[in-house]
Amino acid sequence: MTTDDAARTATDLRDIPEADCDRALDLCYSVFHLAPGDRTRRHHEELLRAALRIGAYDGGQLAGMAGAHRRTLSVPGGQLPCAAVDFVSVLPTHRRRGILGSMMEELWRRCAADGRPLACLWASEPAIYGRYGFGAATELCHIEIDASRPLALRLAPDSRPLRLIDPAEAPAALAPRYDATLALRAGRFTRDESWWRCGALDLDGAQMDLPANGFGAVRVVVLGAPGHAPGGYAVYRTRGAGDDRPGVVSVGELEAESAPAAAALWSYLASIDLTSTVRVQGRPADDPLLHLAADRDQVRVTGQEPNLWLRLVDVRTALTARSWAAPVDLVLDLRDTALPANAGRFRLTAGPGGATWEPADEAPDLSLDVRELSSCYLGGTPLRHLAHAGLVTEHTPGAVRRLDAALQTELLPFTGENY
Ligand SMILES: CC(=O)SCCNC(=O)CCNC(=O)[C@H](O)C(C)(C)COP(=O)(O)OP(=O)(O)OC[C@H]1O[C@@H](n2cnc3c(N)ncnc32)[C@H](O)[C@@H]1OP(=O)(O)O
Repeated sequence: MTTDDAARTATDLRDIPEADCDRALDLCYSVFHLAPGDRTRRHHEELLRAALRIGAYDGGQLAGMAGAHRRTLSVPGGQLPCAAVDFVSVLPTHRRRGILGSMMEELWRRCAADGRPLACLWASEPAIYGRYGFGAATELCHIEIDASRPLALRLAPDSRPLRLIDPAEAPAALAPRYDATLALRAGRFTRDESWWRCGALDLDGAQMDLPANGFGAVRVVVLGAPGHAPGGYAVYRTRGAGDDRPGVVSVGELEAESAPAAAALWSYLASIDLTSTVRVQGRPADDPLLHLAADRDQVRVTGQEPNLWLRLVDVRTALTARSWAAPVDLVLDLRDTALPANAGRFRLTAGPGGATWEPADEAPDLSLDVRELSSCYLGGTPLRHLAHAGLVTEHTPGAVRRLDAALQTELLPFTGENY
């Protein structure tokens, strides 16, 4: 055995028991260079206790860890259980010995045991996860509205009243509207009360612990009279103007049942006194606001980036569970070095009635890696873009176009949340 091999086998993978969750968070905070306050720590502790936890132990020392939240992801035409990978940390003294690689192998076993055909993550460094079969599957864009003047829109806003509600009541009030988006956009997570409380609404104030925040408490505005299902809502915080900075409205989430409902909410956010900028960190790249705006200089996309990275862990289950926009019948030669059960030649027969994925002997129409299939799975990454980049090989002319047409969704997938 070489010295390298010895180092690689020095750690032992096992469950992180509840009693080690404190240690695990210390490891995480040390590698991410964080010093969070008590509220954030309590929030992370709650998340970690509920997560699937893989520890890499070097003797008694916790040298590495990975967690995965047990979540459900919307996919075209349905929902699937997904392992949402988080807390990935390896001590600086143990890095580059293959610990992350071995934790990922363990993760695939846990996904199979837990019935999770998908895994996903938000990448701190995008260069790391492609090697494990993750592909960027949803994008988000940052939007900034110049609110120093009334927001000019091309249609009349919904005229129903807007009202601020107590954020503590928001999970029950907003859930039906949010849940309705799951069928419209792939890439979104179902939420229980705890995800609403800690994530979207930050009711315990954990995100307020973050340094240099300066924003006030979370506010929730809904469209529509009390006693009626909201036609839309926005979750936001405000920060007053300082000597050298404008007053800002920072929007966490906005959902609306129609374009006029969205217009009413955006107009409201852009009209809050003593603020002159509306910032949104995460909107779908096909956000109707970009078309509604009468003046695109007033509503600017200030950035666009990959959001959710997805990995098809069980390709057959994933492909046969989603809906398909057009009929397709192709043989795919799929590479998957980490999960050989997925690899090989398969015939994909899919259409509006469903899909099958069966081993095939025929010559392939397309060759690709599971990373590329994972990227395209939710309908957000056109396969033809990956083919143009030389990452998908087309053996039969037209095969890329046919698979692209079948994968397409009406709206782009969107995730937004990042926890
Ligand atoms: C979903 C999330 O939680 S994202 C957060 C990821 N965590 C962090 O960034 C925290 C700080 N960093 C760390 O804790 C560690 O360095 C980790 C987790 C990124 C990597 O752990 P290691 O045990 O060192 O990784 P390991 O030795 O298994 O390397 C796996 C492969 O990834 C590569 N790799 C590791 N880190 C990086 C990086 N930052 N950028 C590019 N490649 C990387 C290695 O070179 C190796 O490549 P190879 O298979 O071609 O040889």
